[in-house]
Amino acid sequence: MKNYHFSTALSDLSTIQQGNHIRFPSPAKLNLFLYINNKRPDGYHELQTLFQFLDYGDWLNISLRDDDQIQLTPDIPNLNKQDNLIYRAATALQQYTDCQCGANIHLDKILPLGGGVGGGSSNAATTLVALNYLWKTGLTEQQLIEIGVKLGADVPIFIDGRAAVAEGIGEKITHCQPQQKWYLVLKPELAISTAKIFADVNLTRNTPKKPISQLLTDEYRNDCEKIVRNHYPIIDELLSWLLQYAPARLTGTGACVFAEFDSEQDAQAIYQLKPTNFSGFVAKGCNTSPLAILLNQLKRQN
Ligand SMILES: C[C@@](CO)(OP(=O)(O)O)[C@H](O)COP(=O)(O)OP(=O)(O)OC[C@H]1O[C@@H](n2ccc(N)nc2=O)[C@H](O)[C@@H]1O
Ligand SMILES: Nc1ncnc2c1ncn2[C@@H]1O[C@H](COP(=O)(O)OP(=O)(O)O)[C@@H](O)[C@H]1O
Repeated sequence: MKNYHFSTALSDLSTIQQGNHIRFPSPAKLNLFLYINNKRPDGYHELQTLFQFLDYGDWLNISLRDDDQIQLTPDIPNLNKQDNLIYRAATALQQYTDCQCGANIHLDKILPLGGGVGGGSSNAATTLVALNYLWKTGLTEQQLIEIGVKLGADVPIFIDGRAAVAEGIGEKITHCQPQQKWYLVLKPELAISTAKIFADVNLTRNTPKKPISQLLTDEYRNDCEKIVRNHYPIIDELLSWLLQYAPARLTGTGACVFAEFDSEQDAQAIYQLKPTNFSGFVAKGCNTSPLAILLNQLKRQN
Protein backbone atom coordinates (compact mmCIF):
# COMPACT_ATOMS: atom_id res chain seq x y z
CA MET A 1 0.00 0.00 0.00
CA LYS A 2 1.24 3.49 -0.80
CA ASN A 3 2.14 5.59 2.22
CA TYR A 4 1.23 9.25 2.07
CA HIS A 5 2.49 9.89 5.62
CA PHE A 6 6.06 11.07 5.27
CA SER A 7 7.70 10.58 8.66
CA THR A 8 7.95 6.80 8.41
CA ALA A 9 9.42 6.92 4.89
CA LEU A 10 11.88 9.69 5.81
CA SER A 11 13.31 7.59 8.62
CA ASP A 12 14.69 5.16 6.00
CA LEU A 13 16.45 6.85 3.08
CA SER A 14 16.64 3.55 1.15
CA THR A 15 12.90 3.86 0.49
CA ILE A 16 13.42 7.41 -0.79
CA GLN A 17 16.36 6.81 -3.13
CA GLN A 18 15.74 3.90 -5.47
CA GLY A 19 18.15 3.53 -8.39
CA ASN A 20 18.37 6.88 -10.13
CA HIS A 21 15.00 8.03 -8.72
CA ILE A 22 14.45 10.14 -5.63
CA ARG A 23 11.00 10.56 -4.06
CA PHE A 24 10.42 14.07 -2.70
CA PRO A 25 7.54 14.87 -0.31
CA SER A 26 5.05 17.56 -1.27
CA PRO A 27 3.17 18.13 1.98
CA ALA A 28 -0.25 19.63 2.56
CA LYS A 29 -0.73 22.75 4.68
CA LEU A 30 -3.50 23.96 6.90
CA ASN A 31 -4.39 27.58 7.56
CA LEU A 32 -4.89 27.27 11.33
CA PHE A 33 -6.38 30.77 11.27
CA LEU A 34 -7.14 33.15 8.42
CA TYR A 35 -8.21 36.79 8.82
CA ILE A 36 -8.85 39.22 5.98
CA ASN A 37 -7.88 42.74 6.97
CA ASN A 38 -8.36 44.77 3.86
CA LYS A 39 -8.88 44.88 0.10
CA ARG A 40 -6.06 46.62 -1.74
CA PRO A 41 -6.65 48.95 -4.71
CA ASP A 42 -5.30 46.20 -7.04
CA GLY A 43 -8.10 43.85 -5.86
CA TYR A 44 -5.89 41.55 -3.74
CA HIS A 45 -6.71 41.06 -0.07
CA GLU A 46 -4.37 41.57 2.86
CA LEU A 47 -4.40 38.63 5.24
CA GLN A 48 -3.03 37.39 8.54
CA THR A 49 -2.88 33.61 8.30
CA LEU A 50 -1.10 30.85 10.22
CA PHE A 51 0.42 28.08 8.08
CA GLN A 52 1.35 24.70 9.47
CA PHE A 53 2.45 21.70 7.37
CA LEU A 54 1.02 18.22 7.59
CA ASP A 55 2.94 14.98 7.70
CA TYR A 56 0.87 13.93 4.69
CA GLY A 57 0.69 14.77 0.99
CA ASP A 58 1.82 13.99 -2.55
CA TRP A 59 5.08 12.39 -3.62
CA LEU A 60 7.14 13.59 -6.60
CA ASN A 61 9.31 10.82 -7.97
CA ILE A 62 12.11 12.47 -9.95
CA SER A 63 14.96 11.21 -12.15
CA LEU A 64 17.39 13.11 -14.37
CA ARG A 65 17.30 12.94 -18.17
CA ASP A 66 20.08 13.25 -20.73
CA ASP A 67 18.22 16.03 -22.56
CA ASP A 68 16.49 19.22 -21.41
CA GLN A 69 12.91 17.90 -21.60
CA ILE A 70 10.48 17.90 -18.66
CA GLN A 71 8.42 14.71 -18.80
CA LEU A 72 5.48 14.76 -16.41
CA THR A 73 3.28 11.75 -15.61
CA PRO A 74 0.43 11.03 -15.16
CA ASP A 75 -1.89 13.65 -16.69
CA ILE A 76 -4.16 15.48 -14.23
CA PRO A 77 -7.69 15.41 -15.74
CA ASN A 78 -8.76 18.79 -17.18
CA LEU A 79 -5.32 20.33 -16.69
CA ASN A 80 -2.94 20.93 -19.61
CA LYS A 81 0.66 19.99 -18.99
CA GLN A 82 1.68 23.62 -19.67
CA ASP A 83 -0.65 24.78 -16.85
CA ASN A 84 0.52 22.20 -14.34
CA LEU A 85 2.42 24.04 -11.61
CA ILE A 86 5.09 21.29 -11.61
CA TYR A 87 5.85 21.89 -15.29
CA ARG A 88 5.69 25.66 -14.84
CA ALA A 89 8.06 25.52 -11.85
CA ALA A 90 10.56 23.29 -13.71
CA THR A 91 10.62 25.50 -16.82
CA ALA A 92 10.82 28.68 -14.69
CA LEU A 93 13.94 27.24 -12.97
CA GLN A 94 15.47 26.31 -16.34
CA GLN A 95 14.92 29.83 -17.62
CA TYR A 96 16.15 31.58 -14.46
CA THR A 97 19.39 29.55 -14.41
CA ASP A 98 19.88 28.97 -18.14
CA CYS A 99 20.24 25.31 -17.27
CA GLN A 100 20.14 22.62 -19.99
CA CYS A 101 19.08 19.79 -17.65
CA GLY A 102 15.81 17.88 -17.87
CA ALA A 103 13.81 15.55 -15.63
CA ASN A 104 11.21 12.79 -15.56
CA ILE A 105 8.71 13.67 -12.85
CA HIS A 106 6.05 11.24 -11.69
CA LEU A 107 3.38 12.74 -9.45
CA ASP A 108 1.72 10.49 -6.90
CA LYS A 109 -1.29 12.70 -6.22
CA ILE A 110 -3.41 12.33 -3.12
CA LEU A 111 -4.22 15.95 -2.25
CA PRO A 112 -7.50 17.32 -3.64
CA LEU A 113 -7.39 20.12 -6.21
CA GLY A 114 -8.91 23.36 -4.92
CA GLY A 115 -9.07 21.83 -1.46
CA GLY A 116 -7.41 24.62 0.53
CA VAL A 117 -4.57 22.28 1.53
CA GLY A 118 -2.17 23.89 -0.95
CA GLY A 119 -1.48 20.86 -3.15
CA GLY A 120 -0.66 22.81 -6.30
CA SER A 121 1.54 25.34 -4.49
CA SER A 122 3.29 22.56 -2.62
CA ASN A 123 3.94 20.64 -5.87
CA ALA A 124 5.50 23.79 -7.34
CA ALA A 125 7.70 24.35 -4.28
CA THR A 126 8.85 20.72 -4.16
CA THR A 127 9.73 20.88 -7.88
CA LEU A 128 11.85 24.01 -7.38
CA VAL A 129 13.64 22.71 -4.28
CA ALA A 130 14.20 19.20 -5.71
CA LEU A 131 15.42 20.29 -9.14
CA ASN A 132 17.71 22.95 -7.65
CA TYR A 133 19.28 20.09 -5.68
CA LEU A 134 19.38 17.54 -8.53
CA TRP A 135 20.45 19.97 -11.27
CA LYS A 136 23.03 21.54 -8.90
CA THR A 137 21.84 24.98 -9.97
CA GLY A 138 22.87 26.38 -6.57
CA LEU A 139 20.11 28.96 -6.11
CA THR A 140 19.57 30.32 -2.61
CA GLU A 141 16.25 29.84 -0.85
CA GLN A 142 15.54 33.53 -1.48
CA GLN A 143 16.09 33.08 -5.24
CA LEU A 144 13.79 30.04 -5.29
CA ILE A 145 11.16 32.11 -3.45
CA GLU A 146 11.55 34.86 -6.08
CA ILE A 147 10.66 32.30 -8.77
CA GLY A 148 7.97 30.63 -6.63
CA VAL A 149 5.96 33.71 -5.72
CA LYS A 150 5.19 34.24 -9.42
CA LEU A 151 3.55 30.80 -9.48
CA GLY A 152 1.26 31.33 -6.46
CA ALA A 153 0.91 33.23 -3.20
CA ASP A 154 1.53 30.13 -1.04
CA VAL A 155 4.56 28.77 -2.90
CA PRO A 156 7.12 30.77 -0.80
CA ILE A 157 5.92 29.29 2.49
CA PHE A 158 6.38 25.76 1.12
CA ILE A 159 9.92 26.64 -0.05
CA ASP A 160 10.71 28.24 3.31
CA GLY A 161 9.50 25.08 5.06
CA ARG A 162 8.80 26.46 8.54
CA ALA A 163 5.43 27.13 10.18
CA ALA A 164 4.69 30.83 10.03
CA VAL A 165 2.19 33.63 10.12
CA ALA A 166 1.97 35.20 6.66
CA GLU A 167 0.82 38.80 6.25
CA GLY A 168 0.25 41.15 3.34
CA ILE A 169 -0.80 38.84 0.51
CA GLY A 170 1.59 36.24 1.87
CA GLU A 171 4.95 37.92 1.33
CA LYS A 172 5.64 38.91 4.95
CA ILE A 173 6.52 35.79 6.92
CA THR A 174 7.04 35.49 10.69
CA HIS A 175 8.11 32.04 11.87
CA CYS A 176 6.33 30.62 14.89
CA GLN A 177 5.82 27.36 16.74
CA PRO A 178 2.12 26.50 17.07
CA GLN A 179 1.25 23.27 18.88
CA GLN A 180 1.74 20.25 16.60
CA LYS A 181 -1.71 18.74 17.00
CA TRP A 182 -3.28 15.77 15.25
CA TYR A 183 -5.83 16.68 12.61
CA LEU A 184 -8.76 14.90 11.06
CA VAL A 185 -9.21 16.44 7.59
CA LEU A 186 -12.38 15.82 5.59
CA LYS A 187 -12.43 16.29 1.81
CA PRO A 188 -15.79 17.15 0.25
CA GLU A 189 -15.97 16.11 -3.41
CA LEU A 190 -15.84 19.67 -4.68
CA ALA A 191 -13.19 22.20 -5.64
CA ILE A 192 -13.53 25.81 -4.55
CA SER A 193 -12.07 28.62 -6.61
CA THR A 194 -10.04 30.98 -4.39
CA ALA A 195 -10.83 33.86 -6.78
CA LYS A 196 -14.58 33.25 -6.42
CA ILE A 197 -14.45 33.44 -2.62
CA PHE A 198 -12.41 36.65 -2.64
CA ALA A 199 -14.84 38.17 -5.17
CA ASP A 200 -17.90 37.54 -2.94
CA VAL A 201 -19.48 40.84 -1.80
CA ASN A 202 -20.46 39.29 1.54
CA LEU A 203 -16.92 38.22 2.45
CA THR A 204 -15.70 39.55 5.81
CA ARG A 205 -12.77 41.69 4.69
CA ASN A 206 -12.30 44.21 7.52
CA THR A 207 -11.05 42.20 10.49
CA PRO A 208 -8.74 44.52 12.44
CA LYS A 209 -5.06 43.63 12.17
CA LYS A 210 -3.70 42.36 15.47
CA PRO A 211 -0.21 41.68 16.87
CA ILE A 212 0.90 38.14 15.99
CA SER A 213 1.46 37.25 19.66
CA GLN A 214 -2.22 37.99 20.33
CA LEU A 215 -3.44 36.09 17.26
CA LEU A 216 -1.53 32.99 18.34
CA THR A 217 -3.17 32.92 21.78
CA ASP A 218 -6.72 34.05 20.84
CA GLU A 219 -9.29 31.54 19.62
CA TYR A 220 -8.57 30.70 15.94
CA ARG A 221 -11.10 31.53 13.18
CA ASN A 222 -11.29 31.68 9.38
CA ASP A 223 -13.00 34.71 7.81
CA CYS A 224 -13.90 32.74 4.65
CA GLU A 225 -15.87 30.17 6.61
CA LYS A 226 -19.19 32.02 6.85
CA ILE A 227 -19.70 32.53 3.12
CA VAL A 228 -18.29 29.11 2.22
CA ARG A 229 -20.81 27.51 4.61
CA ASN A 230 -23.57 29.59 3.01
CA HIS A 231 -22.60 28.67 -0.56
CA TYR A 232 -21.89 24.98 0.05
CA PRO A 233 -24.43 23.26 2.36
CA ILE A 234 -22.31 20.12 2.36
CA ILE A 235 -19.41 22.00 3.99
CA ASP A 236 -21.81 23.49 6.52
CA GLU A 237 -23.00 19.98 7.31
CA LEU A 238 -19.49 18.57 7.65
CA LEU A 239 -18.37 21.38 9.95
CA SER A 240 -21.43 20.98 12.16
CA TRP A 241 -20.69 17.27 12.38
CA LEU A 242 -17.02 17.79 13.31
CA LEU A 243 -17.83 20.51 15.84
CA GLN A 244 -19.74 17.95 17.93
CA TYR A 245 -16.39 16.37 18.74
CA ALA A 246 -13.61 18.98 18.60
CA PRO A 247 -12.69 22.52 17.53
CA ALA A 248 -13.05 22.52 13.71
CA ARG A 249 -12.57 25.00 10.87
CA LEU A 250 -12.20 25.54 7.16
CA THR A 251 -8.66 25.64 5.72
CA GLY A 252 -7.84 28.47 3.29
CA THR A 253 -10.81 29.18 1.07
CA GLY A 254 -11.91 25.51 1.34
CA ALA A 255 -13.10 23.03 0.42
CA CYS A 256 -11.42 20.89 3.13
CA VAL A 257 -12.36 21.18 6.80
CA PHE A 258 -10.37 19.96 9.76
CA ALA A 259 -10.76 19.21 13.46
CA GLU A 260 -7.90 19.24 15.96
CA PHE A 261 -7.04 16.63 18.58
CA ASP A 262 -4.31 16.11 21.19
CA SER A 263 -3.56 12.54 20.12
CA GLU A 264 -3.64 10.31 17.06
CA GLN A 265 -5.99 7.91 18.88
CA ASP A 266 -8.55 10.67 19.52
CA ALA A 267 -8.43 11.77 15.86
CA GLN A 268 -8.68 8.19 14.59
CA ALA A 269 -11.65 7.48 16.86
CA ILE A 270 -13.67 10.29 15.22
CA TYR A 271 -12.36 9.32 11.75
CA GLN A 272 -13.95 5.90 12.27
CA LEU A 273 -17.32 7.59 12.88
CA LYS A 274 -17.25 9.83 9.77
CA PRO A 275 -20.08 9.55 7.27
CA THR A 276 -19.05 6.81 4.83
CA ASN A 277 -19.68 8.95 1.73
CA PHE A 278 -16.82 11.31 2.68
CA SER A 279 -13.14 10.71 2.35
CA GLY A 280 -10.60 12.10 4.72
CA PHE A 281 -7.39 11.38 6.55
CA VAL A 282 -5.66 11.79 9.89
CA ALA A 283 -2.25 13.48 10.01
CA LYS A 284 0.03 15.28 12.43
CA GLY A 285 0.78 18.99 12.11
CA CYS A 286 4.48 19.76 11.73
CA ASN A 287 6.35 23.01 12.15
CA THR A 288 9.16 21.87 9.85
CA SER A 289 8.16 20.73 6.40
CA PRO A 290 8.94 17.08 5.53
CA LEU A 291 10.54 18.45 2.34
CA ALA A 292 13.00 20.54 4.38
CA ILE A 293 13.76 17.50 6.56
CA LEU A 294 14.55 15.35 3.49
CA LEU A 295 16.69 18.05 1.86
CA ASN A 296 18.81 18.35 5.00
CA GLN A 297 19.23 14.57 5.13
CA LEU A 298 20.32 14.46 1.46
CA LYS A 299 22.78 17.31 1.92
CA ARG A 300 24.26 15.68 5.04
CA GLN A 301 24.72 12.43 3.11
CA ASN A 302 26.81 14.12 0.36
C1 LIG B 1 -5.86 32.63 0.67
C2 LIG B 1 -5.15 31.28 0.48
C3 LIG B 1 -4.58 30.88 1.86
O1 LIG B 1 -3.77 29.79 1.82
O2 LIG B 1 -6.14 30.36 0.05
P1 LIG B 1 -6.10 28.85 -0.55
O3 LIG B 1 -5.88 28.97 -2.05
O4 LIG B 1 -5.00 28.12 0.13
O5 LIG B 1 -7.44 28.25 -0.28
C4 LIG B 1 -4.02 31.46 -0.54
O6 LIG B 1 -3.04 32.38 -0.06
C5 LIG B 1 -4.43 31.89 -1.91
O7 LIG B 1 -3.30 31.71 -2.74
P2 LIG B 1 -3.43 31.18 -4.23
O8 LIG B 1 -4.35 29.99 -4.26
O9 LIG B 1 -2.06 31.03 -4.77
O10 LIG B 1 -4.19 32.36 -4.85
P3 LIG B 1 -3.90 33.08 -6.22
O11 LIG B 1 -3.97 32.06 -7.30
O12 LIG B 1 -2.68 33.93 -6.05
O13 LIG B 1 -5.20 34.02 -6.28
C6 LIG B 1 -6.40 33.68 -6.89
C7 LIG B 1 -7.29 34.91 -6.85
O14 LIG B 1 -7.80 35.10 -5.51
C8 LIG B 1 -7.81 36.48 -5.14
N1 LIG B 1 -6.91 36.69 -3.99
C9 LIG B 1 -5.96 35.77 -3.68
C10 LIG B 1 -5.13 35.96 -2.59
C11 LIG B 1 -5.30 37.15 -1.83
N2 LIG B 1 -4.52 37.38 -0.76
N3 LIG B 1 -6.23 38.05 -2.17
C12 LIG B 1 -7.06 37.84 -3.23
O15 LIG B 1 -7.92 38.66 -3.51
C13 LIG B 1 -7.35 37.24 -6.38
O16 LIG B 1 -8.52 37.59 -7.11
C14 LIG B 1 -6.56 36.20 -7.17
O17 LIG B 1 -6.58 36.46 -8.55
N1 LIG C 1 0.25 20.08 -9.80
C1 LIG C 1 -0.94 20.62 -9.48
N2 LIG C 1 -1.65 20.13 -8.47
C2 LIG C 1 -2.84 20.68 -8.13
N3 LIG C 1 -3.40 21.74 -8.74
C3 LIG C 1 -2.72 22.28 -9.76
C4 LIG C 1 -1.47 21.75 -10.17
N4 LIG C 1 -1.06 22.49 -11.17
C5 LIG C 1 -1.98 23.44 -11.38
N5 LIG C 1 -3.00 23.33 -10.55
C6 LIG C 1 -4.19 24.22 -10.49
O1 LIG C 1 -4.16 24.96 -9.26
C7 LIG C 1 -5.47 25.01 -8.67
C8 LIG C 1 -5.35 25.19 -7.15
O2 LIG C 1 -4.82 24.01 -6.66
P1 LIG C 1 -4.46 23.69 -5.15
O3 LIG C 1 -3.21 24.39 -4.75
O4 LIG C 1 -4.43 22.23 -5.03
O5 LIG C 1 -5.69 24.27 -4.36
P2 LIG C 1 -5.77 25.15 -3.06
O6 LIG C 1 -4.95 26.41 -3.31
O7 LIG C 1 -7.22 25.41 -2.87
O8 LIG C 1 -5.20 24.31 -1.98
C9 LIG C 1 -6.12 23.71 -9.12
O9 LIG C 1 -7.53 23.81 -9.16
C10 LIG C 1 -5.52 23.45 -10.51
O10 LIG C 1 -6.31 24.07 -11.50
